[in-house]
Amino acid sequence: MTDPVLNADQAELAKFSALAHKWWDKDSEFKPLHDINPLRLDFIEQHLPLAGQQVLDVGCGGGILSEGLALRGAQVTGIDLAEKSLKIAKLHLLESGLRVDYRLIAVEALASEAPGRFDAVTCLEMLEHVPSPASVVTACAALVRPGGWVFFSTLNRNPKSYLMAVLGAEYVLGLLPRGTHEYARFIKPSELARMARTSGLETQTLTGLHYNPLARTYRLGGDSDVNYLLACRRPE
Ligand SMILES: C[S@@+](CC[C@H](N)C(=O)[O-])C[C@H]1O[C@@H](n2cnc3c(N)ncnc32)[C@H](O)[C@@H]1O
Repeated sequence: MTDPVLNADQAELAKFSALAHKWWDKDSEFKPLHDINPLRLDFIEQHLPLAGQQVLDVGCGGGILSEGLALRGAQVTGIDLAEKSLKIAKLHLLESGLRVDYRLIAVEALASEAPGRFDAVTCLEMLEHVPSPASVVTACAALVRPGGWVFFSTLNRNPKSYLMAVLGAEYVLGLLPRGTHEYARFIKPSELARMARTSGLETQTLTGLHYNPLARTYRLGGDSDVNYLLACRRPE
């Protein structure tokens, strides 16, 4: 179901649209994203204090990260191609009282419209859902100003990540619905770093994100065998 024109998989977008009403239910399939959000925001702020920064959130879904960025003082634009998720994201602003500019537009199209427009671009848990992650990385690199930051997070591709992220999270622990992730779309850190370099970004920090199923807590740091975040900078 890869879209021949857009760099999008319609089946993936339909999957997120079908769950859209649950984005802000912290006990739903989206619980892991709510739980890791403070850690992700802290990781971003270790590189760039968010207050007053123009930030683009690519694949924003219902706005979990976008609102977190806005709460820390950033001026946020959130983009996604799942219409229902964007509707929920906009509705939630009425509840939170925050300001985020949500738009239904492909990151590649926005890159032609507004190159160099953002101080930072976040693209978290999105690359493993698109046919061409390299195209998204290139667009993110084009959207950030010289000296600005681009943050990615995704899943590594190896037997351990298959066991933990697919079998463990989807089938044993039931943290995510079955079929959430397609193993073949997982991306090794070395592959993502190469895409970033090819797009003119300098890779700065790679860190793992770990789940402790007994304590039901997450922590940043350690190996990047399964979940990881990568901070990159566009040279001045
Ligand atoms: C796992 S969710 C992550 C949401 C958010 N980035 C976060 O980390 O909290 C993946 C998101 O990517 C979006 N997505 C998938 N393919 C996309 C595409 N081609 N362009 C933009 N967004 C896309 C989905 O609609 C969904 O909102």
